[in-house]
Amino acid sequence: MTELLTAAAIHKRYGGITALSRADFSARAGEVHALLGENGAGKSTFIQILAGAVRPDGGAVTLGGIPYRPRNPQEAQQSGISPVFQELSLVPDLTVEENIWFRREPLSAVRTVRARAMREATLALFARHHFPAIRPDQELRRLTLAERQVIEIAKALSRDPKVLILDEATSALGPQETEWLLGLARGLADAGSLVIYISHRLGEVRQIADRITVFRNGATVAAYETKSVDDETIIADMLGRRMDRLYPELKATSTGKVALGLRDFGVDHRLSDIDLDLREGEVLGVAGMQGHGQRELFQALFGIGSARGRVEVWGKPKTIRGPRQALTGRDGLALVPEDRRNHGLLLSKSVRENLTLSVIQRFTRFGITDPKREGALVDEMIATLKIKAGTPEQPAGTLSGGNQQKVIFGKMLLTEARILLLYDPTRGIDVGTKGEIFQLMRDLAAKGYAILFYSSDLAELVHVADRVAVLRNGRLAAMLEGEANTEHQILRAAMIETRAA
Ligand SMILES: Nc1ncnc2c1ncn2[C@@H]1O[C@H](COP(=O)(O)OP(=O)(O)OP(=O)(O)O)[C@@H](O)[C@H]1O
Repeated sequence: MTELLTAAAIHKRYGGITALSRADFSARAGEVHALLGENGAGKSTFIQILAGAVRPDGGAVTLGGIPYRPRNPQEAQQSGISPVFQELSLVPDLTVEENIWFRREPLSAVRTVRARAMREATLALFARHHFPAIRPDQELRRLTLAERQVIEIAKALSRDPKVLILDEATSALGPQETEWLLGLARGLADAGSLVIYISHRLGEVRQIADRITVFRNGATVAAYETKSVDDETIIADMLGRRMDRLYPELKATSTGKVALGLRDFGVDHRLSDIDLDLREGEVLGVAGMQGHGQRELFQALFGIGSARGRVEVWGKPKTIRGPRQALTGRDGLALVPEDRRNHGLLLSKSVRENLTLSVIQRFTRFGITDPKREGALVDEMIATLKIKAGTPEQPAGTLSGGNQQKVIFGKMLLTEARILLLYDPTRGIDVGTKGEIFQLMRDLAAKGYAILFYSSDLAELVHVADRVAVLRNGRLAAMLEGEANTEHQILRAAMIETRAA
């Protein structure tokens, strides 16, 4: 097979930061080609160049054997390259179908004719690729993050691309949608397209990719056939070192004392009758299919949305009417939220400001901030989490996706809260840092923190949590512990109605 897309010696700098120093890449039609690398390795920059969103400083790209230099995203799309980016670009006020066909609406002077043509095209697209059920006339703002991700994929597919680029596209999806997307990518490749697949989940890459290219610090360090290489080698190429293990040793450190008690807890019709104890020193996992109440649980505990029932924090009733109240004092709760773009970070503010924004009073006396103390804590956090930023003053919006997620994690650690609500905290984070975050979670538990931990990756729940609460239809379907805490049992409890004998 001949190469469809090649790139040689691509480089790109942003001021003093080198995003790509020497990226080489070569991929064929009819394959799924994974692009792997640590957070900040340059993957997104590379695909933004392919997508016409960023101009390289040097190097050469060819598509179908001829030089390819898109000047803007429209030119890239006309050449058959369609990206699905990590951070979504859809318009919240428009409907699903208006988003998919944005600026490409069917031509007709008659509004009803246009609307009918658009509806038919949307339904045909959904049917052809077996899309999950989403109504074309829904306003986008009413959709969950996972559904919005699915619509972003629909938009890319609506152009019948020769090259489909999926950048962390499964990170916001639940297990069922992930399976669907993997199947879809395979189908497109089998039908002759090239699918470039970026993911921090090696399991998915193994399942789907024919070949793998690895970037490290902006340069290509390896390229191989998936079946000829083992995980350890891939990880060592990504990190530049061997990694002993991903998951920490699971030692129970619970003191039995209840840190967070929920009684008859619920949120409108989406979450009901939740009775749950999160203990000091434990990591309590939460699992569930998309839309079964886990988001509502985390948001309500952080004071977003209206909850009913009783909440007890360290033995005392607590009313949480808003994030400020949730966070306050040593009996506070801190959250790593799902949607980092909208709720986690101020993108134009620096890494330092984001880290310390909600805890600035800790370095402030009589209205004056002590920059030395602030700087020391910020430097320590950047080092602990290995946040890849040029300086602490770099705007958060210019960090790579995974590094933005680390800033959110650091921001939470700097609060004094000892109850941590972690909603998919490793989303978009590379395998090396993931291992460190899991270890950090266990260390925090050993120090007496209480951690509620949702992950869309079931293996993480099995390996990092002491117990796993499984939600189904907004209710607690099972509490799995010890031998019973397996991926199979979690899926079973999340999907299948268990009847009393
Ligand atoms: N607009 C920008 N201004 C300054 N630096 C930038 C900008 N865009 C990207 N960078 C830097 O370029 C480097 C590569 O980032 P990139 O987003 O390509 O990494 P990535 O491999 O996609 O990482 P991740 O896995 O975290 O998504 C990072 O150090 C990032 O901070």
